[in-house]
Amino acid sequence: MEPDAPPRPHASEPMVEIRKLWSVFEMPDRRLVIHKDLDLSVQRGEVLSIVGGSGSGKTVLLRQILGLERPHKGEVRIMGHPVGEFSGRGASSRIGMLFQHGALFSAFTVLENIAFPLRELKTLPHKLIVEAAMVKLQMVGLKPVDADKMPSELSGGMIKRAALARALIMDPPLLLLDEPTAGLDPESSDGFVNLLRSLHRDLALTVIMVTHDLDTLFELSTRIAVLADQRVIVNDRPREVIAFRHPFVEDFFLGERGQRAMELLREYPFAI
Ligand SMILES: Nc1ncnc2c1ncn2[C@@H]1O[C@H](COP(=O)(O)OP(=O)(O)OP(=O)(O)O)[C@@H](O)[C@H]1O
Repeated sequence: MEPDAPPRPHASEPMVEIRKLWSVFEMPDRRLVIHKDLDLSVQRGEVLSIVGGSGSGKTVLLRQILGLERPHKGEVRIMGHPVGEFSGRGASSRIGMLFQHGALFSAFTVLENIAFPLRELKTLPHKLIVEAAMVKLQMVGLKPVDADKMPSELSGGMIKRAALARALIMDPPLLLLDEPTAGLDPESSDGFVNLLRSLHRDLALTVIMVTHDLDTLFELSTRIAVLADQRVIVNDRPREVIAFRHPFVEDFFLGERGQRAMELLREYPFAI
């Protein structure tokens, strides 16, 4: 097999398997332990949402899955392979990442942004790259006329869509989303959630997302993993997670938010 060819995972193999993970930052005056013996398994086809308090290590966990942080101890496997094997040029064919603020290159047009990972490969002719980027641009609901716009000319929702198209340009089976609907107005947020739902279904994606937004959480998640006490304290279907007894879970889902959570569970029974 050529080095950059995607591995063929066994159908029953988890898409992501994290075992006994320690994430540690050595500071001049102290040692910051963010994850301690953290276990997490994500099956193919799931939409797993990670929730946890501020500073609990959600973003660091996404970075571990992307291979941008190295485990201090333990291991992160993607499709059966240690994540370190995926660094470099082949990485975006396995994992797509949508950063919180879109992170588009401001000096590039929308089409150049979407095409960027393909161009970096330096193996495909220009015409093919443009065609592939136009397909992805339309797949995320942007119009051909948007291709030549600069990021500064886009609305918040359009920026997210362009960044999503870039994350999907290499057809990765795994998509990571950091706060996908943060900063969007309710209408754009609904539109983006609907887009994510149909892409998850049509592209048979596995999705791991960090979100604080209950509507996004309950509309999309097949499972929810709660990060607290430096590990995943529960990873289960939404209904089971709400019933899990832990101060963070009670705080996050009960009270006013809990009322909304129960309404959403009734509205979106597929998530139960
Ligand atoms: N490179 C780094 N060096 C030192 N500390 C770091 C580094 N990256 C993250 N941290 C610390 O790790 C902890 C977890 O950060 P992280 O961004 O993962 O939290 P989070 O759960 O995503 O929080 P939030 O919901 O507020 O975004 C924080 O205390 C943060 O300051």
